Amino acid sequence: MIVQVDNLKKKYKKDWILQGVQFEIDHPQIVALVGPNGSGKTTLFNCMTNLLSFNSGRIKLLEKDYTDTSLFYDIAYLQDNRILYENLTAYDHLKFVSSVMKLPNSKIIEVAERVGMQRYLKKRIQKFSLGMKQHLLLAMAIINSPKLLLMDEPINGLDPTSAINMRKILLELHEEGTTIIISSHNLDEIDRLTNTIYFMKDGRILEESLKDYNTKKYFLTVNQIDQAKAILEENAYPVKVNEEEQIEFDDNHTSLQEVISLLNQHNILVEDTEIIRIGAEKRYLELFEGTNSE
Ligand SMILES: Nc1ncnc2c1ncn2[C@@H]1O[C@H](COP(=O)(O)OP(=O)(O)OP(=O)(O)O)[C@@H](O)[C@H]1O
Repeated sequence: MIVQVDNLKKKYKKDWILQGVQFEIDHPQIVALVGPNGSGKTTLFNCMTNLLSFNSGRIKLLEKDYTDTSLFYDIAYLQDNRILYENLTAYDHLKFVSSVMKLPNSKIIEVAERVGMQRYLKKRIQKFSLGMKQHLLLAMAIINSPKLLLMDEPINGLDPTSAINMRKILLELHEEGTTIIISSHNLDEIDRLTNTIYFMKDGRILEESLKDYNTKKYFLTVNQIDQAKAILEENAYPVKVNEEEQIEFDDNHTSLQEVISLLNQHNILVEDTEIIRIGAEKRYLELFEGTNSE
């Protein structure tokens, strides 16, 4: 098991921020943590990395108790860029991390190349743009090839080129077997990164988020709608005809190819196929509409 969070509860004064967070990750994957401002995402990350105490519950990471100091080498946490020192250079930061991790200097150059920041390695942070800071944080987080990477809003405010670059690196890390838990409000970007989204609401991870929210809906325009409908019903396909006289179904149980070939076998022509992806944004609106963030 890579992550086990069991009934985690945390309160600040009288306010319960985490009210029984529960989830498990049993194979390397990218998991997105999504929720309105103040829903407790940063609090959860801080508890998982032992930066913050909690009231009750249990956390195990990589089969070890979360307080086990040996986890330090295998887990990285990309936090807010306020942790960077304005007067130091990117190289200084990476040098510090590599010394703590007992890594050779060659790792600094290697990771700088990987995130594309060789040109500004010797610049001070005060001259850095937001994108450059995020790249440095990423380099610091991945320099030791962590097995688990926690990322708190790493793509907020990035321009498209930096966001694409960040996405490319995260997908590469995932291919290499790193598990990534990433919080973000950028739902388009999340859709590009993963299908596994944990929606946080009222201090919990919603049960619904664990279900397959990520479906495609198909809308077929055919030349003989009544006949098409009859054939599909005869063959027990769960489809309906909508107000626009299109055949409508989702891809949970029905394959587009099967439907098209069945219709073709009966000489029905599919004139147009429209596909709508029910992505993170739609699911977010369904779950949070009417909810005020702070
Ligand atoms: N040190 C603290 N003392 C008291 N309340 C706090 C403290 N830190 C956070 N909170 C409160 O805990 C709640 C959760 O905050 P948290 O930063 O975990 O949310 P978040 O989901 O990460 O929000 P965002 O999307 O805005 O980053 C908020 O209501 C916040 O005001």
